[in-house]
Amino acid sequence: MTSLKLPSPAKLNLFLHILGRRPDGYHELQTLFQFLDYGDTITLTPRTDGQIVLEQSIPGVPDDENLVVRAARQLAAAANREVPGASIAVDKRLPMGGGLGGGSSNAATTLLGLNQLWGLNYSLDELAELGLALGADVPVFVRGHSAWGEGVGERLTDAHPPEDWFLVIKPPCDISTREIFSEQGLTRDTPGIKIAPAFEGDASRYRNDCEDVVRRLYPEVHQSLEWLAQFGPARLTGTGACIFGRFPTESAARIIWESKPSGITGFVAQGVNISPLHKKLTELK
Ligand SMILES: C[C@](O)(CO)[C@H](O)COP(=O)(O)OP(=O)(O)OC[C@H]1O[C@@H](n2ccc(N)nc2=O)[C@H](O)[C@@H]1O
Ligand SMILES: Nc1ncnc2c1ncn2[C@@H]1O[C@H](COP(=O)(O)OP(=O)(O)OP(=O)(O)O)[C@@H](O)[C@H]1O
Repeated sequence: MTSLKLPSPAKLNLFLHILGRRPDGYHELQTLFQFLDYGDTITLTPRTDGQIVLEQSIPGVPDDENLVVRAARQLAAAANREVPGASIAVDKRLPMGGGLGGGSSNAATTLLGLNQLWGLNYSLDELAELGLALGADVPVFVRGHSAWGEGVGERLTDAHPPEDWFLVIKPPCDISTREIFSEQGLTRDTPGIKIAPAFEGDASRYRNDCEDVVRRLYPEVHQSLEWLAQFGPARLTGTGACIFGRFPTESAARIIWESKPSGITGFVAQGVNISPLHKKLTELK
């Protein structure tokens, strides 16, 4: 059987409101997820010995903790029959600890790809439920449609924000999601908003509640936000470190990108409402 080469896109949180904290410590959120036409690539090759083999480790992440390995093992355990195993190669472009959901996206791509390669026929609902145990952001990547997220991000309602272009900047720091959600000064009492069927695109109505804490703890993020804000509203995605500005065209985003001070890294990509992973899987059918 041949290999399956699949995209593993980034997501942005176009806004992120924190409504409260649950007894288990997790935070109740309202967020708007949109995918980017930019990300990692994962190649899955079936084996015959039942093993899950990661072809190349990610520096700093033990293979047993790598979300692609954990996703593959979880799916193998859920299948109530022997599976052929797989070799998995991850071509990583997304920064880790960036708020772009790279690890969660890698897990989702692995779940959907192996579901197909191993002929398991699990539904997206079943895979989203399996994925939630791996990370709060996995279900939206499994479902593959831009969405309002509620709860810890697992209650999803399809959304249709404009497919604008984004300039994404990665300030020179890595931020742990756990660290930000543990911060005393984090805003945790934003009133819930009514989920609108269409996103009006009025950025001033929405914000990222992690931003004040992240600006205070990471001056690199503060400085990058100040730079990008000269050209329009600039916002943090997830718990950072990446920030983004929205532009109506690719060329508008690229003009700003070309004027960036030296030392700033990032990329320009289009926001898309159907995940590139799902587009590719549809093409392969
Ligand atoms: C910030 C977001 O990226 C927004 O999309 C996600 O909510 C984070 O999702 P994630 O990276 O998949 O996070 P997880 O791996 O599930 O959680 C990492 C840690 O962040 C904290 N955490 C996470 C999500 C949440 N709603 N409340 C939390 O308090 C928990 O301490 C958890 O142990
Ligand atoms: N395949 C993987 N790719 C990236 N990170 C992984 C992977 N497997 C495990 N991890 C671990 O998960 C952590 C979070 O990675 P991820 O790229 O999802 O961060 P993030 O972009 O901040 O995500 P989020 O927006 O969900 O908070 C990493 O710091 C790393 O230790």
